[in-house]
Amino acid sequence: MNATPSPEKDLKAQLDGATPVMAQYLEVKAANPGSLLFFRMGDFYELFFEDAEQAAGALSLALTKRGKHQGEDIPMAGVPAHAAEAYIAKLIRMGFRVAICDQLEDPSEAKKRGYKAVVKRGITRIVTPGTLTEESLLEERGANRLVALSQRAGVMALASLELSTGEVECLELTPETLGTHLSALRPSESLVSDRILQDENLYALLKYCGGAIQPQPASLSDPAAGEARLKRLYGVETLDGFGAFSPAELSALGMLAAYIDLTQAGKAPLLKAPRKVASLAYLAIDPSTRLSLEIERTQKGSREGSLMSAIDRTITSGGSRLLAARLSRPLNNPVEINRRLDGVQWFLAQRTLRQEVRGRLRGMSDMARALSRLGLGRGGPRDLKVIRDCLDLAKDLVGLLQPNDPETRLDPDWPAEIHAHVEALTASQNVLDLLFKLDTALVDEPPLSTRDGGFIKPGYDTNLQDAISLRNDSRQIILRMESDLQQETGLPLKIKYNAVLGYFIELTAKQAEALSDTHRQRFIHRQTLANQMRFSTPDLIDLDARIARAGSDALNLELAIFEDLREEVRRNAHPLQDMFDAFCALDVAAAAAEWAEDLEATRPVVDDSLVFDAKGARHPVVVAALRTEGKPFTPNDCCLDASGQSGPRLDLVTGPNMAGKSTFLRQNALLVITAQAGLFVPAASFRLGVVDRLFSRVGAGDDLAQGRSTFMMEMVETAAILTQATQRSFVILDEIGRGTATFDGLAIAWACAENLHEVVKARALFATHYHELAQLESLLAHTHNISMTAREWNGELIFLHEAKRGAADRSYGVQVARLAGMPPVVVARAKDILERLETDKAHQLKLDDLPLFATVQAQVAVAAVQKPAETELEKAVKGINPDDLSPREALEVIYRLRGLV
Ligand SMILES: Nc1ncnc2c1ncn2[C@@H]1O[C@H](COP(=O)(O)OP(=O)(O)OP(=O)(O)O)[C@@H](O)[C@H]1O
Repeated sequence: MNATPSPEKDLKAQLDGATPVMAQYLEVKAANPGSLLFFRMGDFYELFFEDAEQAAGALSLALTKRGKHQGEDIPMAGVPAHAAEAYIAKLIRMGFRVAICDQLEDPSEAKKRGYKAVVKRGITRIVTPGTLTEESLLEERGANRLVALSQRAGVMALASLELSTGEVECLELTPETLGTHLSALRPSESLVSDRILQDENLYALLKYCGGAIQPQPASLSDPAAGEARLKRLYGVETLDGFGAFSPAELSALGMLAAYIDLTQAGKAPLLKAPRKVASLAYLAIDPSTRLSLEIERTQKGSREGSLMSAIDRTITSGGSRLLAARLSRPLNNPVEINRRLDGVQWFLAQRTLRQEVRGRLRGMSDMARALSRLGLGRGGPRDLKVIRDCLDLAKDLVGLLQPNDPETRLDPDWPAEIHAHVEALTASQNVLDLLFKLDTALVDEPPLSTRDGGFIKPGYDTNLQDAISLRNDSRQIILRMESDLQQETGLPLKIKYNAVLGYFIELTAKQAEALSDTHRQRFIHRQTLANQMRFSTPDLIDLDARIARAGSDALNLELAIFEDLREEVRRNAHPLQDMFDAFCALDVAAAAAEWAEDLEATRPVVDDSLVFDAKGARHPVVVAALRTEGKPFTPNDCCLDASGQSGPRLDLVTGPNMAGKSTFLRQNALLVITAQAGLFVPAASFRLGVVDRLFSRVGAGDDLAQGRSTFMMEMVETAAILTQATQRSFVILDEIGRGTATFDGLAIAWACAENLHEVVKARALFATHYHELAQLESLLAHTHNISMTAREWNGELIFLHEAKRGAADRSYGVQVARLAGMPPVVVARAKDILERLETDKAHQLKLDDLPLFATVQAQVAVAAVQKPAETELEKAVKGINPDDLSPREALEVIYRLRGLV
């Protein structure tokens, strides 16, 4: 195979005998390992050696050869530069990284340095999954995040950056909570120091929800160097203005900064100040719970059928991204949740205004992404138009939302949330100046790229006006010259243009023969083709030069004006980003109100209690699915109280197969997410004492760590719930213990239910087919039996889907098997066996054998055998990696440990 000479090999040896261009290629390639190198040559991006072979395979390109290197053919594949974006998108989706090496000067410049001089080339960007900015490469309604994970002195930190919108945040966490945060951010790419990747569990987790993993050398995670890089990235002398960051956070943020520097080839993107997030500010949802509740995606990975798709009525792509972010990371502070709810309620009450706002938002483009492209020097005139249109829209919305009467501005009904958004949309004088400039400078419908000009109104600048007039006049002159020459020669010659010859006179071979001697002397021969001959004249050469100058003068002037406008946009980046956030938040509030109206959803009462009291609640996704089939959904109540005062702490849910147990469990968990995301809920009423962690063990889970059986996974997840849940948590457990022998399963289910009730004390729903568990109601103080009802009528099983107080008597499994189309002979046989089992006492579970009355003792025993919780000191010591520490950090660690004793 013609492998690219590896960077490890001596570059000098590789360069031996290489042509100048190939030497340039090899140097760039050696400096950028790990990426496919797109090497610009004229109108194409070419790939060589192994890169060519890989790209040809991945993109179905023709694999050709270009000369020889050290005696062997050089494989080559190429894509036209104008179509490169589509090919790059495909490669990124396949998991490649692409380094773009562009020509940094015009070939004519190189020629001036000598016949053999090579055009200067350099990396202008490395395209990676987490650093995309182009519309065509980004998912419109999905976020695209890059994260960095670091561990310093026993503290772990996760930093995240969204280049296309400028969001940056970081937080400290523990290895146990990493999954919760990582799965909420769903990064496209993760930068992780080599050393952390050696931890198998962390590696498995990152592989599962970290996107493309980019191992980073330990040298890049040094906090002091990270701080210096951050200062450079933000162009500040000190980070104090952003807040105080721990060494672990600086290390993670510093890794992001280094990667941005590398991939953007030194260009500084427009980033918001890094936001320090408190790890406990959000409802914690671990990856398996997230997956089983199908919040942003279904278990199969599609958006359709998820909670997000059922709720999303947003108009703009930014609004949709914000809603997804809120559903992925619901809050747990009642004050903040209620603030969001105020906004929704306000819009719900103002139907006409809401429709008007939504109508206005319909025309809005993605300003954040346009801004980010302009910031990186990648944007075009159309991105400026997006900014202009959004500024116009902001003015419009402020007028619409602001109460007309200045007095009512203090109207208490105008929620703080809406007020803050209107403030952000109200342009400062600088922003108004920018809008004025964009309005006067930019044509109404500018092209995507600056390449051909035509995006600045000629009247904006007198020099531009002059150059354009000359260019346009010259075209007239060409036409005049053509007709003069036609008359003079009596031949229907044409004056044409191409990039190589410029303007030229074209005649057919026959016409050329008919030229008079005088004309033959005046016409300068330029080219002979099969049927045509091309000439020039001194006048035409002169005119050609003038036109070319006027054209390039006009283009250069337009480019200078574009740069000026771009710079002005850059200067106003922060208010523009705030404006964009306000657009998105308004879109979400109005869309949430729209959804609330559609679904007759109500405002949840969110407080600090330990209550969960839902009346007439519905499952938003199942409702939508049934609605398409024209079927109704049966609303249900669920009342729990972890304190045991106003309701049970634990509901044991029994009922036949297909009766709606899982739906009931999930619907209540989704109520928690929806309410804490600051949205109305599909229920007649709902009171919720905020939940700190949500746990769901429903159905077969995905094996994150691989190699574990379904039952093992179930046990691992259940163990995590029992050890991590607190009294403020909300737990749903579905059919724990079903994957093993009946007695083992029942015993495990029994013990788990007891532990949940007696030790964890969280609000919990526990669905089971072990009807024996119903006995627990009489043994545990705060447990109720709930059953999903069904009736047998004329031999038919009818599901009522009603959650009623009391235990179910039977499972109707055989009837359900019949409904599922099981062969009649098997159903009949199953019925027969069931009857025998039910009458055969020997096979029946003897309840007396179970330690029904040993519940309390059992709990004491459980508590005794439970491993004592790890102390803070133990946790801190375990997290220290001595190799990571500088002497100064080691001293800080000693002080910190001393403080924990
Ligand atoms: N409240 C409801 N109103 C109307 N239809 C419902 C309701 N709840 C569930 N269903 C319908 O019943 C079907 C089965 O529900 P679900 O899967 O929750 O039952 P289950 O009791 O968990 O079954 P199994 O024990 O077999 O797992 C759902 O797909 C849905 O179409």
